[in-house]
Amino acid sequence: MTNRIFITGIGTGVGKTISSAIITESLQADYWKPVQTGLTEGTDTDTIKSLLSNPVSKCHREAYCLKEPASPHLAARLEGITINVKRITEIADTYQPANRPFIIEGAGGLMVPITDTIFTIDLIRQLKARVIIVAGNYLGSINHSLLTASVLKQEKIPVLGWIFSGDTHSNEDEVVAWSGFPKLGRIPQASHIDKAFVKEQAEKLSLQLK
Ligand SMILES: Nc1ncnc2c1ncn2[C@@H]1O[C@H](COP(=O)(O)OP(=O)(O)OP(=O)(O)O)[C@@H](O)[C@H]1O
Ligand SMILES: C[C@H](N)[C@H](N)CCCCCC(=O)O
Ligand SMILES: [Mg+2]
Repeated sequence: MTNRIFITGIGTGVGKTISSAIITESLQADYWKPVQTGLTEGTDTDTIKSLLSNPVSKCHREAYCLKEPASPHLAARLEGITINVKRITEIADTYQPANRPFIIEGAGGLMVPITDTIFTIDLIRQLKARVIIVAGNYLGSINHSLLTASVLKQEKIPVLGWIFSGDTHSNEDEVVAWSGFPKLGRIPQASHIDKAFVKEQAEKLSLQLK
């Protein structure tokens, strides 16, 4: 699917959902979080719904909503189930908008297990999606960024580029140079995140997809 974009991150809590809201708004895309883990603080889908203002985007229902805020494979095990990855790819095909982008957000980073043998990167391949990598800015993020980039290259997954999330990354240019993936944009650290912030950032984001 050329217009199917998987939003991964260099880890969890790096800004994938906020970046997904901005990308979804920018492209008037549909959004989907196939596997949500952790429900007590609300879901990523709820966050996205609260931040979009365009009349076109649809937020689709998760395939799995698991209680434990943990890796999907573990959260599923704690509920006595195994995630069916084939079911996720079949549902994706039913949700795929005909001629608009489809934004799919992962849980955590690339090597997060969906089952005991299938990792997030395998799901990306089965979804035939291209990838946007969201990089947070913290001590250690260079290593996490380049590890993520090298796995994507090794596995020949098509990558659209980086979204740098948070304060200016002193190592942004180096991560772009070392990885060979383009910078698509940077989401500044905001004191408050609302529809207006997302709309403003969506207008700024120069996604190659447009
Ligand atoms: N640009 C930003 N400015 C301020 N706060 C931000 C920004 N981006 C993300 N945050 C905050 O950081 C936290 C983690 O962000 P987010 O939920 O997008 O991470 P995530 O990568 O989607 O996490 P998960 O792996 O759980 O899906 C949230 O509280 C979010 O509101
Ligand atoms: C609970 C939160 N919503 C995250 N999406 C879950 C991320 C799992 C990360 C697993 C890991 O890398 O150790
Ligand atoms: Mg998220």
